[in-house]
Amino acid sequence: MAEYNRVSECVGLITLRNPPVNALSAAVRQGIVDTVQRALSDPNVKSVVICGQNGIFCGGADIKEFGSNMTGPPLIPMIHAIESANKPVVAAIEGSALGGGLELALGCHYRIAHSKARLGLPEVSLGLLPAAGGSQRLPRLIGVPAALNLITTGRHVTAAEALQLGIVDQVTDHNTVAAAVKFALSVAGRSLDPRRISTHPCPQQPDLDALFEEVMQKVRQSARGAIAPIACVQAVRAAATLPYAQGMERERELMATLFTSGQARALQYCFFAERAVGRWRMPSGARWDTSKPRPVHKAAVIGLGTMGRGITVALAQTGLSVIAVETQEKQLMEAKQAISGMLERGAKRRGVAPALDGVIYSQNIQAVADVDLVIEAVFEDIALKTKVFQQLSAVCKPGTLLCTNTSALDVDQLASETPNPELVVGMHFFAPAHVMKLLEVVYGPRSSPQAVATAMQLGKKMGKASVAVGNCRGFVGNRMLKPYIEEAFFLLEEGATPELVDQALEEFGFPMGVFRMSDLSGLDVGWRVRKGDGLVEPGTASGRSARIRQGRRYSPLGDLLCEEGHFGQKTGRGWYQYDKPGSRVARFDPWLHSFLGAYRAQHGLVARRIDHQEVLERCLYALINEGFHILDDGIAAGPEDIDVIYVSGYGWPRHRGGPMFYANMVGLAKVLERLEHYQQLHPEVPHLQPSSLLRRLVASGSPPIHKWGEAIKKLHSQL
Ligand SMILES: CC(C)(COP(=O)(O)OP(=O)(O)OC[C@H]1O[C@@H](n2cnc3c(N)ncnc32)[C@H](O)[C@@H]1OP(=O)(O)O)[C@@H](O)C(=O)NCCC(=O)NCCSC(=O)/C=C/CCCCCCCCCCCCC(=O)O
Repeated sequence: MAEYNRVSECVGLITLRNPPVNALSAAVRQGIVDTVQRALSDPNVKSVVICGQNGIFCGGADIKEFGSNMTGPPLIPMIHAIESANKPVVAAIEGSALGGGLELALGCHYRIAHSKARLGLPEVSLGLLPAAGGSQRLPRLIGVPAALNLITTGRHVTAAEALQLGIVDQVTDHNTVAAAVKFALSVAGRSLDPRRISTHPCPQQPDLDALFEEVMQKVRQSARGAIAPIACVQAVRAAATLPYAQGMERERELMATLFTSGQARALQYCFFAERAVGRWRMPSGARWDTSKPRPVHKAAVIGLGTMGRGITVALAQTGLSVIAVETQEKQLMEAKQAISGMLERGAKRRGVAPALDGVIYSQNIQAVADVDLVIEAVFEDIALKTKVFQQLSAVCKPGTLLCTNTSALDVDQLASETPNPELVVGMHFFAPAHVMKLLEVVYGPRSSPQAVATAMQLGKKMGKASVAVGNCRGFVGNRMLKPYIEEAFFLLEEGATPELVDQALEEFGFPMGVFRMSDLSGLDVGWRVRKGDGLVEPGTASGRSARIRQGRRYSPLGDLLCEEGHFGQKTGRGWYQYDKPGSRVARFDPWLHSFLGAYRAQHGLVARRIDHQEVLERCLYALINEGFHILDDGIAAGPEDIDVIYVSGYGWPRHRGGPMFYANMVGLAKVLERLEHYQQLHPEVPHLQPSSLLRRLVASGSPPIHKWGEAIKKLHSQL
C-alpha cells in the first residue's frame, strides 16, 4: 500500500496507494514504515519524497478503522521515525493533506504543495483532535493563534494560505512530485536539525493566558455541548506551555477520552451518512448508479419571493444561466436588486467575480421555452401552482424537468396536472435557499429515475446535502417536526414555559428551541396550515372537549396568539417579546405568562412541575417515532437520510448524529418504553403511539443502526 521507487538516481520516492483518498489504513502505515526504512538504509539514496497516488496526498487516518480493533504500526512512532531520519524527507502535496495526512507531512522536513491543494486538521469535525502530534507540531510551526484557529474549526486552507502561514515551504503550479524531487535533490546533505518541528519551541505569545481564556470562551459558546473543540484548545495549550514530550502525553490523554466518546461515533456516523445519501434508491428499485442524470445548462425559477430569490442565487453561483421569472413588475425590480446584492456579497466572500450576467430577468413565462429545468417557487397555493405547471408544460421544450419548491403540497397532484408526470419532482429548499445546506428531492410514484438523478446531481453541484425522499405530507423534515412542535404546545398547557422548553432543547444542542424558532419563522405560518386543515376554531370554548379536534388532542395556543396579532419577531410579540418588530433579542413576556395562566384556568388544566428530561423525551421521542413511521412507509430509504435531513436542515446537533442515530445510542428499547409510558398518560395523542417498526426492531433484538436496512427489509418481507 506504499510503493517504493528510486528516481533521479538518489531520491527514494514513496507513493501512498489506497484509493480513493490514500487513507492511512494499517496496510498503508505498514507500507510507509517499510519503505522509509528501505530508503534510509539504501546508501545510494540521499533524500526521500513522499506523495500519494491519483493526485491526492492523503485524506488522513482511515476513519473506517476507528470502530474496530486497530492493528498495524501506530502513527505517532511512524511519523517520529520520519522526523528523526538523517536524510531529508519532502512531502509532495497534491489534492488534499488532511488530518493524519497533514500530520504525516508535518513530520517531514519540507513540504511542497500544488497550488490547488487543500490542507487542514479536520479531526474536530469527527469528534477527535489531531493526535498524531498535529496538536503539538502545528503551533510550533505557525504560532498558537493560527494553530488554534485551524485545529478548533477544522477548516481546510488553500495552498496559498498554507504558504503564507508557513505550513508549506513552496507552492507549484506544475507537477508537484517533479518539483518535490528537484527540491529534495537541492537539500540533500543539509543539516536537518532546524527542520524537525518537534524540537522547536512554540513561538512566543504575549498574554498567553488571556488568549486561551478568550478562545476557550468562544469555543464553548459555539460548540453547543460538543467536547472535541474544547479538547483541541487544551491540547494546543499543552503545546504552548509544556515541553514536546509532555505535550504529546497530554495529547494522548485528551484523545483517549474523545476516541471512545459517543460524540465521536455520532460525528463519524454523520461523515459517512452524508456520503451514503448520494447513493439514493427508490422503492421501484431505481438507483443512483443505474440512473443517468440529464445535462442541465440552463435553468429557470418561477416566482421571485424569498425562496425564488435564494434559489436563483444558488443556481447562478454554480455557473448555470438562469431565467428568473416574476409576473409582477414591482416585485421583479425588487427581486433583481436583492438577487444582485446577494450575488455580489457571496462573490466577495468567496473571492470570485459575481455571476450577475448569469441571470436574465423576465415578466413573461414564455422566456423559459428553452431551459433544461424549471424550479417553481410561487406562493403555496395548489390552484396557483397547478396553473403554473400547466403553463410550463405548454411552454417548455420537450423533456424539460419541472420541479416544485413546495414544502407542503402534494407533488403527485401537481405531476398529474401535466402531460409528462415522469418529469416532475419536488426540490424542497430551505430558507435562505442560497445558504441552507439541505435539499429534499421529492419523487412521486411516476417521477422517472432520470428526473431524480438530475435533481440530485444539481443539488450536489449547488453544494447541498441532497436527500431523495418519497412524497407525503411534509415530506421527511416537516412531517417529523409536527409531533415535535405539538408536544411542545402540550407541555405549555401542562405547566411548562417557553423559556423552560427552549432551554432544555438548546442545552441538548439545538441552536434555538422550538418557541424561539417559531418566533423567528412566524407563528402565522403554522396557523395558515392549521386553518387549511380545518383545525382552527373560534377561541371561546373551554374544557377538555375544546382541545380535542378531529378525534385527537389539539392545542389552540398558537392560534390564540395569532388572533392577538402575535406572529413572532416580525410583529415584536410571539412566545417572547421583542424591543420592536423585527428585533431579534427574545425577552420574557409577562403578558404571555398570565395568558398561559388564564388559558389553563379556562380549560381546567392544573400546572405541574415539568423538568428538562420530560421536555426532551416528549419532544424528541415523538419526532423520532415519526421517523420510524417514515422508514416503515418507505418514504426515506434509510436512517441516514433522516439524520442528514435533521442535521443539515433542522439544527439537530451534529455531535448527536441525527434523531435516528440518537435513538440508536439511547437504546431502542428505552425509546419504546418511554413512548409507551407517555402514551398511557396521553392516550388521545396518536403520535406517542409507538410505531410498529420500532416495536418490531426491539422485538428482533434492537439491531445497531447500520443493520436497520437489512432488518427493515426482513421485517417487511415477513408481513
Ligand atoms: C476531501 C476528501 C479527502 C475527498 O473528498 P471527495 O473527493 O469529495 O470524496 P468523498 O466522497 O468525500 O470521499 C470518497 C470516499 O472516500 C472515503 N473517505 C474519505 N476520507 C476518508 C478517510 N479519512 N478514511 C476512510 N474513508 C475516507 C469516503 O467515505 C468516500 O467513500 P464512501 O462514499 O463513503 O464509500 C474528503 O473525503 C474528506 O474530507 N475526507 C475526510 C478527511 C478527514 O477528516 N481526515 C481526518 C481523519 S481523522 C485523522 O486523520 C486522525 C488522526 C489522528 C490520529 C489518529 C490516531 C488514531 C488512534 C488513536 C487511538 C487513541 C486512543 C488512545 C488510547 C490510549 O492511549 O490509552
